[in-house]
Amino acid sequence: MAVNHDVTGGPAQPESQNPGGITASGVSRSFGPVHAVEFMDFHAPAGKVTALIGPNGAGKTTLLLMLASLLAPDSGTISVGGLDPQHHRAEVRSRIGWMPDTLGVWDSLTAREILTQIARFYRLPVAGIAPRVSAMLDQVRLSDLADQPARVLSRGQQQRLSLARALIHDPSVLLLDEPASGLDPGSRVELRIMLRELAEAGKAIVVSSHVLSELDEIADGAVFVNRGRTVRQQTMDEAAASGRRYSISASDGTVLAAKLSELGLAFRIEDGRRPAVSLMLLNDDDAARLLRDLVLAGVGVSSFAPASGALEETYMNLEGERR
Ligand SMILES: Nc1ncnc2c1ncn2[C@@H]1O[C@H](COP(=O)(O)OP(=O)(O)OP(=O)(O)O)[C@@H](O)[C@H]1O
Repeated sequence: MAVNHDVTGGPAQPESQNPGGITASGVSRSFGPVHAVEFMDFHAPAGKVTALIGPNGAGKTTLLLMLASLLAPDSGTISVGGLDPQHHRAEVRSRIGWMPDTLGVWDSLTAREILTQIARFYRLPVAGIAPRVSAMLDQVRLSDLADQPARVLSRGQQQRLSLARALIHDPSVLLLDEPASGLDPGSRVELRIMLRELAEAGKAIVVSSHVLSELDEIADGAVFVNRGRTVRQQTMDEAAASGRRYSISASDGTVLAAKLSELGLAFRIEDGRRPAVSLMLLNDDDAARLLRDLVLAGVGVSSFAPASGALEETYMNLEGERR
């Protein structure tokens, strides 16, 4: 029986008790001499957003392709809601929505025709296809462009079409490779809201992205990978518990540094557009206390703010450990 490595907290659950999620155990895949993925473990539970994080070439896309049953692993096991994609390919594909990092549309077809074609591939009931396609176009705000050839869509609009394509058959698992790339800030916020709603509706959502601040806002847990291996799995609560880096600047940097030293706090001086120091603080209460102490001591604090999100902090620490 496959055992989950639950990144959202709580004890690992046998797959049979958490049937909607997706799990990879000890998965490997090479391309000739390149070991793209080596003994990777991964779990994304139902009802949660799981971030897949790692530097360029870490093996994220290769893992996602295997999870989506588009690439066979050389070894290891994958389970989508208890089913092995290699043995139950059609059923697993019907449960998975896949949004690749580039759309790859049929340029001459319209957005409506593309979604209709995909709905047919998934064998949705014929009578329900037209209303489903219209609803999806509406959800991703493409109704106005629905009957234009896909080649006229901008990169951000193509991303939204790609998301609609991934969702057309109402999958229980959604795999998204860099979904926010090319989206303007407003569309990014909409995407975040949509992904949270989909998770709350019970879907297992996996998001691979380099924009960690964005993942901070939507993820419940994160799996960090590097050089084809899983290097850490943690919940957002665990990530937050390890503290956060704050950046502080003051009208007189020397006075600020002297006060921090007097308080016994370790800090580092940051190179930037304006002089600042940064230091690790455990939680918001510690931050509020320090700000009050600095102001009461007469330090002219001009800015005091988190310098990085929880995931970025973990990522940078992992980078540091590697060096
Ligand atoms: N089809 C392929 N043939 C040969 N090598 C490949 C192939 N696909 C991936 N690789 C190699 O496998 C490694 C992992 O690639 P992968 O695309 O999975 O990384 P990634 O984490 O998604 O990177 P990025 O963040 O840059 O998108 C890289 O060294 C890549 O060059």
